[in-house]
Amino acid sequence: MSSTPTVLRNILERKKEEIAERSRTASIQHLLNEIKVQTPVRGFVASIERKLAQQQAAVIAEVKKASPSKGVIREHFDPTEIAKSYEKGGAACLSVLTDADFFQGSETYLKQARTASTLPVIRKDFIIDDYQLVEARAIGADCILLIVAALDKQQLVSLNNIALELGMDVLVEVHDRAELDLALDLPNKLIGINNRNLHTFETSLDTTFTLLPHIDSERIVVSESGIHSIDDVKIMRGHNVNTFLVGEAFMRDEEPGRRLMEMFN
Ligand SMILES: O=P(O)(O)OC[C@@H](O)[C@@H](O)c1c[nH]c2ccccc12
Repeated sequence: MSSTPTVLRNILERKKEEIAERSRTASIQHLLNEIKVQTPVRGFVASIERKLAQQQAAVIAEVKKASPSKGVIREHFDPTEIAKSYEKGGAACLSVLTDADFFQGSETYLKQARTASTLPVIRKDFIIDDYQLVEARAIGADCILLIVAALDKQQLVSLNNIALELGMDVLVEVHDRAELDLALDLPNKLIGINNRNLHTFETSLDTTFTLLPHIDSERIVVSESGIHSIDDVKIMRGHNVNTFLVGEAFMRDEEPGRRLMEMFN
């Protein structure tokens, strides 16, 4: 990885410090004890597959207060209310940002959202260390995100294995062909194509269309980021992409679940 500063590299530098701070406050042993009393995992991939089997779009609906490129997206931010609205609107799964410094997220939001609904939840964060995986399951996460752009091959394989051993599903996220090739070496079912470049935060739906032909039909492709309109959804479904990760478009609506229903039904 070159060393020119980009948004992603800044986030990862800070993330290392954050993990060091956290592991001084709560030991892995402490987190492992919390896992013992945590409720069982809810099948994240299974919930997506159920929607797809009914010819419906499978929507991973994101609980997102702010982002580095957009600033605060939602002023009135109540994860409990949002999670309930998403479930009512027909979401397959929830995604909760837990990064505090760049996305104003928190572990508490994940716990609140998961308690308020019956849906499986992905911990959306920049995962670079085993510690975060144990922490993810301890707070209730059913799935974790692995961003290929943030990891080398060894880290990717090792974090993936540990997450699976902890019983969680994994969404492997890519943005270009080289990252996709690394992802396809894993046996995972879920491949996320992030339409947003995490170095520059530029977004283009063409990212999905460019990478799609290189992915075998056994996989479930999740188109992530920048999906805002009914037309965006139509174009995606026209390419046989039926699984989506959407944040901002829902978060800007007073009732996020109603917006979900409008866009996807
Ligand atoms: O708000 P949007 O444009 O609908 O995007 C949601 C989600 O895809 C985005 O939050 C995201 C995708 N991958 C990430 C990795 C880290 C942080 C955030 C993300």
